[in-house]
Amino acid sequence: MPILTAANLTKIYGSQRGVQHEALHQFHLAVGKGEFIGIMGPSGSGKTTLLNLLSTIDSPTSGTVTIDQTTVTNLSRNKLAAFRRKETGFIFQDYNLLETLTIGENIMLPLTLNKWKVNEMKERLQLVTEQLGIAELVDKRIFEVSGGQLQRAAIARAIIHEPTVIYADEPTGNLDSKASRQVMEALQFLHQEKKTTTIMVTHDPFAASFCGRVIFIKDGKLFNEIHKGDNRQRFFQDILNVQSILGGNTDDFQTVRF
Ligand SMILES: Nc1ncnc2c1ncn2[C@@H]1O[C@H](COP(=O)(O)OP(=O)(O)OP(=O)(O)O)[C@@H](O)[C@H]1O
Repeated sequence: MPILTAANLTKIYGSQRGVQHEALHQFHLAVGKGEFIGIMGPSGSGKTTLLNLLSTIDSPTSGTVTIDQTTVTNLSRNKLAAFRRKETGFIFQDYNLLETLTIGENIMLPLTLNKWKVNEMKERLQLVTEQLGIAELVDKRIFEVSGGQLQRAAIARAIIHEPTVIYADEPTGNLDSKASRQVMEALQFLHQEKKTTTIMVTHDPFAASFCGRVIFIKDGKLFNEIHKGDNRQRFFQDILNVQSILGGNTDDFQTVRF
């Protein structure tokens, strides 16, 4: 049974009186528990719109999103906020870490918001930072560490409360190739060892090659989907092939880094 189901998702931006734009058209998606799924497509195809709807950040014009048997599109504002705090984790391109806090305090934020006890927070902090190879950074400020380390801290923050689903929007968008690899290996580790369910939007075929399945969107509709199998390099080539059929901005095609 899927952990997340999107049914008939349509998103129309714009006011009743102004110009309207249909960014997503009757979209269906079922994500299995523990799946690591990538969302790709040309600029403006509706990737972030889809991620925002799947993650409860935004609500659809019509259609439903169900996460672990809760139809989130039916929840009141307060219940939705509580659901989001407990059941979702987010990783953004620009990390979204707070400058006034240490790395450790940033990572513990979801536990603070969920009112955990201090000693339990510290135990969990140690566990996740060790898993992600950033345990020695917890007392540092965010301007003292590298982009790759910041993104691994953001991943730690996303997983520390063991949410049902993690959503990542271009997590390697600001990183060089070495840091991108480390971040994707961290996400892969969580997927393989912790069975974390992750949904990631990316332009980067290298990042996408770490996923188990990649769906491609064009003009707000599903264009294609491909599965990894047991060879990441072949999957990377498959991703490039679909991208070349799909078209889009040349910016969307990045250098091969194998
Ligand atoms: N808040 C909004 N109001 C109006 N139109 C919007 C809004 N957000 C997105 N759009 C439009 O909806 C379409 C899909 O946008 P979306 O950001 O989902 O695409 P994307 O595939 O994530 O693009 P990119 O790869 O460039 O980030 C685009 O045409 C965009 O201009």
